[in-house]
Amino acid sequence: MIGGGMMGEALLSRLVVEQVYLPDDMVVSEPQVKRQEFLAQQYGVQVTGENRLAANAIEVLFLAIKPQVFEQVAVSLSAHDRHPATLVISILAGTPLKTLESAFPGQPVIRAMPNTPAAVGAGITAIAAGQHAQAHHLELARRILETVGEVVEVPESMMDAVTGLSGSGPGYVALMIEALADGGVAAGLPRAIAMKLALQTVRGTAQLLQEEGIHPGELKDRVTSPGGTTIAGIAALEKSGFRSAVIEAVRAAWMRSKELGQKS
Ligand SMILES: NC(=O)C1=CN([C@@H]2O[C@H](COP(=O)(O)OP(=O)(O)OC[C@H]3O[C@@H](n4cnc5c(N)ncnc54)[C@H](OP(=O)(O)O)[C@@H]3O)[C@@H](O)[C@H]2O)C=CC1
Ligand SMILES: O=C(O)[C@@H]1CCC=N1
Repeated sequence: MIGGGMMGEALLSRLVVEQVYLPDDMVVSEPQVKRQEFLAQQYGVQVTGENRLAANAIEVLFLAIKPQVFEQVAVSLSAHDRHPATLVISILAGTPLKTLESAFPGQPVIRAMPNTPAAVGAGITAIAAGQHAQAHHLELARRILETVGEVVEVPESMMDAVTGLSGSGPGYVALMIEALADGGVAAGLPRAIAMKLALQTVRGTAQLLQEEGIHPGELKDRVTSPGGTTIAGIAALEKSGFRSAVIEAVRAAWMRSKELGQKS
């Protein structure tokens, strides 16, 4: 694994728990010594500050660095460190398969977009296969990424949209939860109770929609008693352009993902 930051650690921790790889069989390359020490101590993985050492003779090269340092990292892996059979899995936002494939010519490459609930095994990851990836590579990528949640396969042309929705989505939902709790506090609730209510309301709503398979509009209709409280709240949300704000958030993140791709 190149890059042992937030997402890298989320995946590592789940790979250890699910025993897909033994900690000893994983090498993480990470520039900060303190971070290396933490990852080694916490998960028992091997650590290095040298990307080329991590990339030598391995089954999977997992890229979890920021898109902005991809070029520098690709250069740091000289051609003789790259094995043609090594599967490259990248979670870099906006970094297209063609950029990845030109850095790893002839190698099987999979572009993936996970999200932060990965850290607790409740994420969702979209994957798109490069031209040299075969069925067994996709199967291996699924086995790895299913440790952090669900996996869906999409055409690469959809990856920027996926990034705008589920990749960045936890940020929007976190904002919504914080705002719900703030609303509760404004209405006189203690902060801790407001947060507990906000969290379980979002979790329970998602679970209900998923388990019953109903349309969100139907659930909204169920909650809104005639002349009641919910319709008053919804009217206020509509007046403030809530739906439009959420749609625009996904669109802005989608555009940013495309922009990152044009720069690479
Ligand atoms: N955060 C998220 O929700 C999601 C992120 N992603 C993608 O995952 C990737 C990582 O994101 P995230 O984990 O949030 O970012 P982090 O900054 O937490 O992790 C990146 C890690 O890479 C390290 N790093 C920097 N330069 C190098 C280098 N030259 N060689 C090896 N390691 C290096 C960083 O070290 P240092 O801090 O010292 O620079 C850092 O520890 C990004 O490409 C992002 O687009 C995808 C889906 C969701
Ligand atoms: O904000 C970002 O760029 C990354 C990609 C998706 C979520 N976080």
